[in-house]
Amino acid sequence: MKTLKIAIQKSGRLNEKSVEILKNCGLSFENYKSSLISTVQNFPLEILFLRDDDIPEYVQDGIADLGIVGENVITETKAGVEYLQRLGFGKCTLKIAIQTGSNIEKLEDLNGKAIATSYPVILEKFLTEKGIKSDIRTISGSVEIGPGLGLSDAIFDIVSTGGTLKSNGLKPFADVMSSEAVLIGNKSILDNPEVAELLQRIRSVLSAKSNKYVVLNVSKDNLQKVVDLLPGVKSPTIVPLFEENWVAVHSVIAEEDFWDKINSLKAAGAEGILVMPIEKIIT
Ligand SMILES: Nc1ncnc2c1ncn2[C@@H]1O[C@H](COP(=O)(O)OP(=O)(O)OP(=O)(O)O)[C@@H](O)[C@H]1O
Ligand SMILES: O=P(O)(O)OC[C@H]1O[C@H](OP(=O)(O)OP(=O)(O)O)[C@H](O)[C@@H]1O
Ligand SMILES: [Mg+2]
Repeated sequence: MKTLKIAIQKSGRLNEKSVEILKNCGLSFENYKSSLISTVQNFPLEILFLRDDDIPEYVQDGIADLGIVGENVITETKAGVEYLQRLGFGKCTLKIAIQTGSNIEKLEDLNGKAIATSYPVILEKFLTEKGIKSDIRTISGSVEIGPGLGLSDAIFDIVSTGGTLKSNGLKPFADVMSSEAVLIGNKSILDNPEVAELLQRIRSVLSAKSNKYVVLNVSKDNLQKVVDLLPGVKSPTIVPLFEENWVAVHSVIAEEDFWDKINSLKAAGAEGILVMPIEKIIT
């Protein structure tokens, strides 16, 4: 049985979180900056360290079975791969941006205008859908200096904080697509048991990250009100306290509405609320 291969970014914005999620799955491997391939000691897997632009095609062509790469790169390369799991990091938006003093006001104003970008495929698809014909200028990087140098009237690029736009006298004009890091797979490995195992581990790490373990004290008179607020993984654990008529409640709460939940629990009579991170949740 050939050893599974996963391709991740060698260096750049996705490398750290890609390595972290694999380590959190219990995989032990070296991540030397100089190495292009690393063998996992305790799981039948090899890790290929690549430029992110190459990952979708490595997976599409079966050179790598799996990959971790931004959705923007998958769309730009039009690679035929399976999206196995969105990973929640590397979040960004691909936007059209114009100069702060530009007279471009509506999408139609982009007709005949020059737009500089590293993502011509995504831009072309968007403009065609909108019935707009622009002059797309493809450049590999530092796209934001284009308008200032008179190279283009607008740009199409990744935006996260908006800092790069601002520092180049640009402002967002139209959102085209949102992107985050995705675990992708070659269509031929979807029923591979090791892939299923790795996917379960990744999902258990992601689920743990989006939840917190909570322990609190409450009198029995208020217990039902508190339990009604705690869906938990199955149902809350109730442990009697030494003090009469008081119990400790153990449960799991979602990160996303954490503070609202904490305030509701306090209002329902919960006291001494302890909150702890969870390493994995295996359902
Ligand atoms: N500013 C950002 N904020 C959040 N995510 C980003 C940002 N810039 C890029 N990304 C995401 O991270 C991915 C990798 O970005 P990075 O800048 O490391 O790519 P790169 O310069 O093309 O690296 P490589 O040398 O691997 O080609 C992008 O494709 C995108 O999905
Ligand atoms: O909205 P912001 O938070 O400013 O991020 C957007 C910038 O981030 C990326 O560049 P990066 O910094 O990764 O450098 P690169 O162009 O070399 O990839 C992207 O190409 C934008 O230029
Ligand atoms: Mg790249």
